[in-house]
Amino acid sequence: MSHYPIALNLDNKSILVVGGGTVAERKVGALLETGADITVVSPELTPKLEEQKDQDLISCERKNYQTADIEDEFLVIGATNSPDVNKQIAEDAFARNLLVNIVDQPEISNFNVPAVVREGALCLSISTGGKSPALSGRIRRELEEGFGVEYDHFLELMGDLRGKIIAKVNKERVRKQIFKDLAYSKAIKYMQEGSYQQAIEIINNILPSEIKVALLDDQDDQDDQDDDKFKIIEVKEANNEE
Ligand SMILES: C[C@@]1(CC(=O)O)C2=NC(=C\c3[nH]c(c(CCC(=O)O)c3CC(=O)O)Cc3[nH]c(c(CC(=O)O)c3CCC(=O)O)/C=C3\N/C(=C\2)[C@@H](CCC(=O)O)[C@]3(C)CC(=O)O)/[C@H]1CCC(=O)O
Ligand SMILES: NC(=O)c1ccc[n+]([C@@H]2O[C@H](COP(=O)([O-])OP(=O)(O)OC[C@H]3O[C@@H](n4cnc5c(N)ncnc54)[C@H](O)[C@@H]3O)[C@@H](O)[C@H]2O)c1
Repeated sequence: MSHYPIALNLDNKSILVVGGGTVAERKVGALLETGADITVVSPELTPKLEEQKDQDLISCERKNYQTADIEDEFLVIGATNSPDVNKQIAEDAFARNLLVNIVDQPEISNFNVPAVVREGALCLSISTGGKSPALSGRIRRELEEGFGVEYDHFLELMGDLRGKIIAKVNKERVRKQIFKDLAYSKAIKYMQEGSYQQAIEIINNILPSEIKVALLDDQDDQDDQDDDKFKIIEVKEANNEE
């Protein structure tokens, strides 16, 4: 039996983290990026969790866990240092069909948390099926070296191009080839070397003639909060110009 990896959308979902120690702090840190509504139940909190509570980033209840705390949650993390309390949390969660991660007993959890490499929209997750979290961490660090900001830039462009290519290129077989050619091209390699202009040439050679990409210059970008590197130019075909 192996686990089924998924990427959850937790925006506005109610999440309960039981325990306020170093492991709870790490889980909360990752959850804060998801837009989840996080409540921590614990008699004690680390200084960081305390600070996040003061900034209203999380809600906290300073008390020992009780079964009633779990009602109406979408996902629960049992991160106390008491195996018995953690086991009770798992039982309560299973009785309510909730997603539950117990940090000291993977065998009674219905999901584990992987190590994650994130670069913009790119998300790589690493799991060892609970056999060696330290190895997951090591592999994360190794992968991080190879996936820099150019992946973010490339993916932002691909996301912007995708709908335009689907709209312009009717034949599915041709579209599929364009998407593959872009993904397998040397564009990212040139971007890694800082040669964005060369990357553009490669991309433009693959794109249909009506769609072209150019580098965004400072004037284009003045109010732009995100760091898009490219702009897309839709070229009218010669016979449509008049
Ligand atoms: C990936 C990561 C994500 C995260 O938590 O954010 C994560 N643990 C991380 C770090 C880490 N955890 C531990 C060490 C000390 C070295 C070591 O033990 O290896 C280190 C290393 C460090 O601290 O650097 C101790 C530990 N971990 C677990 C137990 C209980 C047990 O094994 O029974 C014990 C106590 C064992 C004991 O009693 O000694 C259990 C789990 N830890 C998992 C995830 C799940 C399986 C993931 C997988 O399949 O690989 C699973 C099953 C449950 C869960 O938590 O979901 C994060 C890496 C973040 C990063 O670097 O990117
Ligand atoms: N999964 C992982 O990645 C991982 C990593 C390291 C350790 N662990 C295991 O996770 C557990 C927690 O580790 P830690 O370093 O965060 O421990 P910790 O001692 O720093 O924190 C434990 C927290 O649980 C709270 N707590 C205790 N009883 C409680 C109760 N009845 N209700 C609510 N909160 C309660 C405490 O107040 C404290 O805030 C340990 O058992 C450890 O073996 C897991």
